[in-house]
Amino acid sequence: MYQIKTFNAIAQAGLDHFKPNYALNQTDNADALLIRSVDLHPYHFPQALKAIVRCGAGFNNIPLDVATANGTAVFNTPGSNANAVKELVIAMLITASRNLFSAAKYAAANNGADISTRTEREKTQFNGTELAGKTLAVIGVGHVGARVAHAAGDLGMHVVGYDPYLSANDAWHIPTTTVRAATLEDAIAHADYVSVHVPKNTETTHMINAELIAKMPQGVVILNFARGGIVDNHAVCEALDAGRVKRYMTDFGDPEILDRRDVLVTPHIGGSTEQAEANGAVQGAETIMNFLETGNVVHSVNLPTLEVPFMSQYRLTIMHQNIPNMVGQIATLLAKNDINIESMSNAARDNVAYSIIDTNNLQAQADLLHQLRQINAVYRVRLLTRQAS
Ligand SMILES: NC(=O)c1ccc[n+]([C@@H]2O[C@H](COP(=O)([O-])OP(=O)(O)OC[C@H]3O[C@@H](n4cnc5c(N)ncnc54)[C@H](O)[C@@H]3O)[C@@H](O)[C@H]2O)c1
Ligand SMILES: O=C(O)[C@H](O)COP(=O)(O)O
Repeated sequence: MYQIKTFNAIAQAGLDHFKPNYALNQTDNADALLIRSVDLHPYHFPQALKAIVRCGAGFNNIPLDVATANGTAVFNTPGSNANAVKELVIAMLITASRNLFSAAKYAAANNGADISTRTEREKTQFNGTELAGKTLAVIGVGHVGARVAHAAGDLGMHVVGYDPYLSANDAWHIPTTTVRAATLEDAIAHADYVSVHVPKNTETTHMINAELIAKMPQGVVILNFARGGIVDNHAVCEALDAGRVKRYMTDFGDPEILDRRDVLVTPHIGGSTEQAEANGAVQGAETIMNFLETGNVVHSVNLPTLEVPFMSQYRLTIMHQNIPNMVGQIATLLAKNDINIESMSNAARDNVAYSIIDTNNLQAQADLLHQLRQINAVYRVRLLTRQAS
């Protein structure tokens, strides 16, 4: 029986997706965690913990170095909530351009007897602009950014994209009409709207700062539905006060931006739709079962992708540091134990590597596993037995 522990509201569709040999929330000493935005930095990683799956995109709530040192693979569910975020971003573009928030507040407060006369006299204060013909800079053109680029293009906007790390696969999903900017400065230079869709990390923290805002056109609208801290709130407030920025729309509230007429804050609801939550939870359950049962690694954020058909009777998976002679030491040890390797695959990502070794003869298992674990720089060794299909 595999033990799974969940944090946050995980959609029932995902919980129901687990096979009968998976037990949910019966122990803290779980094989895998299924989570959303819970902050795992203070979390004690039990030795038994082999995998963490973040249902959703952002994984800045997980200390990857601690997970790796514990031999824990971390995954996310790319794209599972991208459509939900796209729809919210488009809603916010329109809300900003048509002054919807202040207009609705006005209408709610305007309850006198002469309501229609006053409305017709005063409504000009809510005159807006149309999005068609305006320029949107999309910073980060991954799962969310590409969808935003498509939808904005469909609304008649000119879209400029900036993403120096775009994967070849993701590049297929960007509309051909999106203009590729070589630098962040080029992307925002003529933008009426700037929308960020990058992960939060040391490079992207405060990537929208006072210096960059000063290079944006007067009256720009900034949207941040990626993470708090990617936009420097103090810089935005100063630019709003100076009239350089017209509005700031964000999913991430902080005291300094609340209660401003020119800022609209939503409570981190970008991925909070019925469909996105179900997508993420089902994809998350699939990811856990695939990794625990086959050792194959797909959509990990701390391990290299490695997928090998599980054809032999046994499989050893070894997570280790990416340093010379690891594969050599492992193969030598297997040979010394008289084990014939049917197939051996290895892949590396930054300073972490992962090996999958398939064999049909595995005698003296306990002793062999002990010896493999004694190799310096090995994080985790697992022995899997192929299950009848
Ligand atoms: N508000 C929400 O509820 C919500 C929901 C989903 C995602 N998000 C956030 O949005 C982010 C993007 O989500 P996604 O699904 O599109 O992820 P993604 O990984 O598919 O796309 C992120 C893109 O950003 C690019 N990138 C990374 N660093 C960059 C940099 N310095 N400059 C420009 N581009 C850079 C990457 O190459 C990638 O293409 C997530 O990391 C998460 O933080 C928020
Ligand atoms: O990164 C994400 O996927 C979003 O921020 C959604 O977070 P949530 O699952 O906590 O709503």
